[in-house]
Amino acid sequence: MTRIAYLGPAGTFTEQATRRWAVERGADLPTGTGPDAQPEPSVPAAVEALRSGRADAAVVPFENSVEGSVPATLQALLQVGDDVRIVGEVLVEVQFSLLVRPGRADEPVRTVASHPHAFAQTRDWLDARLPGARQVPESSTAAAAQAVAEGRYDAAVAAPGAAEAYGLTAAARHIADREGAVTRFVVLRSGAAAPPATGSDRTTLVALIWQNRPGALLELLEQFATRGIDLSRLESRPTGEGLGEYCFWIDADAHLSEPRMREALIGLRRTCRDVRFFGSYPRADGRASVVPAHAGADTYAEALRWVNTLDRGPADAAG
Ligand SMILES: O=C(O)C(=O)Cc1ccccc1
Repeated sequence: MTRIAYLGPAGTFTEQATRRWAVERGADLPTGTGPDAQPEPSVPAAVEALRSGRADAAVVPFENSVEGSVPATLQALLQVGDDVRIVGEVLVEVQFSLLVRPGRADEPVRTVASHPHAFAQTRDWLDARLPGARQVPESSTAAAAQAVAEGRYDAAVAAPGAAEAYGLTAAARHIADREGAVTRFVVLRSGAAAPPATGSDRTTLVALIWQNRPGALLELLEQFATRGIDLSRLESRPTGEGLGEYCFWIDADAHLSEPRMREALIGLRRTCRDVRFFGSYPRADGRASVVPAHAGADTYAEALRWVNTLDRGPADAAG
């Protein structure tokens, strides 16, 4: 049985992602009776469950199409050892309801709890409809729903399904400021080799450039540009070492097994202060990677064959 740790408790969007992953990629998991989803109280706790061997995989929220990356996840990934890798991703379209205890749909709401990403995606609705309510951040939307059921807050912004899990009722549905927001979740494993290339792959990296070196960021980007690799995400985040110290999170649309990606990694390793490789894995949207003619594996192989002939004299090369 595959034990999958996820940001819980039951009823989070991460649980939806976990179940989707298990159903869609069931064949990739070791044989057994099915995934055993283990709710964890936080992202670091889910990563720790994986690291300590209590779980075989962990699913955590990574970024959202409206609010951007999930800082707790980036932080947890930076702190964990090199053996933890991203092996897959799942996209979930998130929808929010305002959940209250049964019979209280028309009562005034003084406190509303949720995950910070959920507040960010319902800000306009909350400002318009609950202007006086105090917003309390919780570790997840389902933790907020659970706290409402326990009487600690008046309302929670959570997934519609959390109502059932905690015996709550929806005072309002579809309260997101933008319909169709998508959250990307990543699946982590420990000590796993990268899944094979599919032609629709992503590689996630963190690069630390040398500070005060003019052109260092351009040099980083050139490693990808000259090798025909499209970047789908580039984000600078503080390293925590001091003001002005940043690292760059990169999603590159290529797989570690491709020569263009290997060469880009070699280039980064040569020119950056540090590089962390977080994994190559299939894209959830299945969009085919763009490979310009000059960057294909055949072109690299032909160029390598050619350069190897140059050591020999012209007569040798002819013969
Ligand atoms: O709190 C949850 O339910 C999560 O899974 C994290 C989250 C919060 C808001 C939007 C997407 C994911």
